[in-house]
Amino acid sequence: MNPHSLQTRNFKIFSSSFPSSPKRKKSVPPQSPPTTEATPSLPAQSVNAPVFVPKSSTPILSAATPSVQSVESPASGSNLTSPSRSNVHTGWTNPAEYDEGEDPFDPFSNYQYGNGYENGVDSVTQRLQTLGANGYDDPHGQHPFLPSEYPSPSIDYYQSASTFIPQPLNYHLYSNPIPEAFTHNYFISDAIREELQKRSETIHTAPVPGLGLPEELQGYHTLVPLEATAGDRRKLGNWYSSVYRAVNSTDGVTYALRRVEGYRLMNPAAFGPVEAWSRLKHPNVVQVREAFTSQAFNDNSLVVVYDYHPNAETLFNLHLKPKPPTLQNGRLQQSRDGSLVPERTLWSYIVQLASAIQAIHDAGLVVRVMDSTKILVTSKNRVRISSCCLIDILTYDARQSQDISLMQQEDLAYFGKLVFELCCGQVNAMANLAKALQTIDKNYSQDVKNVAMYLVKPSPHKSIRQLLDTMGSRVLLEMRETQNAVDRLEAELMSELENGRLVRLLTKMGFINERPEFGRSHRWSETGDRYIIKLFRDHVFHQVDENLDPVVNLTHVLTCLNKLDVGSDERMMLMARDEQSCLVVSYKDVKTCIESAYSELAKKPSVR
Ligand SMILES: Nc1ncnc2c1ncn2[C@@H]1O[C@H](COP(=O)(O)OP(=O)(O)OP(=O)(O)O)[C@@H](O)[C@H]1O
Repeated sequence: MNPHSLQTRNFKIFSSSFPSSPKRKKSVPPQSPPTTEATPSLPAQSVNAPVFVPKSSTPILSAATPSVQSVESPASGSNLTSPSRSNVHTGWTNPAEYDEGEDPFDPFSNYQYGNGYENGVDSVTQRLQTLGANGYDDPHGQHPFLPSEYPSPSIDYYQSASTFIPQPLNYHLYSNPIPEAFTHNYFISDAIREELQKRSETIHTAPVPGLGLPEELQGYHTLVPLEATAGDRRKLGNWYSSVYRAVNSTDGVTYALRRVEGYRLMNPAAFGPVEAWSRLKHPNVVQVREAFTSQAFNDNSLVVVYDYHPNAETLFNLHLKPKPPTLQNGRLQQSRDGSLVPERTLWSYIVQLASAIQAIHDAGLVVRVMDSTKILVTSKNRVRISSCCLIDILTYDARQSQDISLMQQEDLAYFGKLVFELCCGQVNAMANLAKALQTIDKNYSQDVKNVAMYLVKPSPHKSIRQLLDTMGSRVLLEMRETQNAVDRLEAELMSELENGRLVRLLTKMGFINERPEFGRSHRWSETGDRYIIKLFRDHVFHQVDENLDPVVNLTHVLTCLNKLDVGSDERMMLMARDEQSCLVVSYKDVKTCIESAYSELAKKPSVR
């Protein structure tokens, strides 16, 4: 070290007479190759060095990540249909079931949805009375557009893809171990980070090879099915439909594409509602983006594009899918205990869905898919109505003769049916209305019962606005919760914001430190002011304790970096590696050194 070059910058220099005893607490940075001599730069041949492939990453991973067992496989993010669903809707008969003998391209040949409405209010009242008694037109309460039974796929397509085995990810690796006291102050909470990581992982999961999906579909690529494509499949009305996620080539964003097979566009005006739906923006409606027809699947398909919400679950999967029977008193029994939706959560769903329906009705539109399998749940109780617009396109011709207000009434009836189902924890709860009411009486407040009854009771004058008016206090509560959630997220964001600053700082230091190729320049040598940056790096990261063990203290690192970032006047003592001298400098001095070194470096044409 050349003290003179440092003196010119007004730093205090102490010729040290400290004994270099290992007992001393102050930093004794580990040895590193001397850099006073100009070290030759990276040899050219090392550029072509073979890529390092660890022999076996498994033992290392498992050693470092003992909790990895509990982490769900990323493949689960694709929302596969569970085979157990096949039991759920058996017995549902779909009035609009597609018949083998009929023209497959005549979607309305068997379509029943509008029946009973042509004669006006009387027929509606009659229909709603039927609905009040047993759910829907058919004895099992089947939604006219929803499939009659759930598939029991013979093979789980992810299991069958032996080539696709994602590595388990330790979501906490980067900050492991975090000192207890700092976990919550300096880092986004583990729960949120894990959730966001999982979403990101799902978005980036590679598609399973060999599914025969188109490489490109009207500007979308990398199609990945979100449900099983093999085995029995349920129908949506008269059609088979499937959902994929795919990346848009123009904006690089991932979207959900719902494809309806065997659809032939008879009238281009059928796409009219798409514009109205894409204008509707509501936090509880899955945003409709566009719709088109395509022959890329080797048939005539209708494709409607929606926003994609990674790892979304359906309300059905979360609350209504029957759990496997458990052994009770020596007998296998279907247990419903514990699966009931808590009242607070139920109100949150009701308020969110009511708000969505109100926005839809106010825009002159109709939901038409108010069903537990078409309502997505993300994060904590956030619900969104999905598949909007689809039925409007599919039933365009039939819709011309239907009264929109009657269809909006029907939305409310389906909403009521959904509330009953959630309260009772089973689909078709309204098939036995008396029993369903008993269950509500037992488990929920009178207010819940009133709302459910209001929705299913036939009345041509009821409206979603009226319902929201009667639930004022619940809406306020939901609003309060939402604002609390926003505050919590903002606080989390603040902590990451600070970390972003520190990452930028660390990046700059990483660019500057250890540049032997510039060793001959006096500004970059051991004698230049870059030396201070190097000593500061040692001070922050390379301290050792009295036993010469590395001090791994995140608190110390964060404190130093924060002081550096603000350019604090506080002074610190930096020790040379040979312990023969030390410098007293302020954080501000170090910051100035870093800024000037970085700007000089950034000017070099080879550094970008
Ligand atoms: N916009 C979306 N974003 C993310 N995931 C979605 C989106 N739309 C649908 N999904 C997922 O795709 C999967 C299949 O959707 P679909 O509507 O077919 O549900 P389903 O429960 O399989 O009903 P069905 O059996 O009637 O097809 C569901 O698990 C759902 O979570």
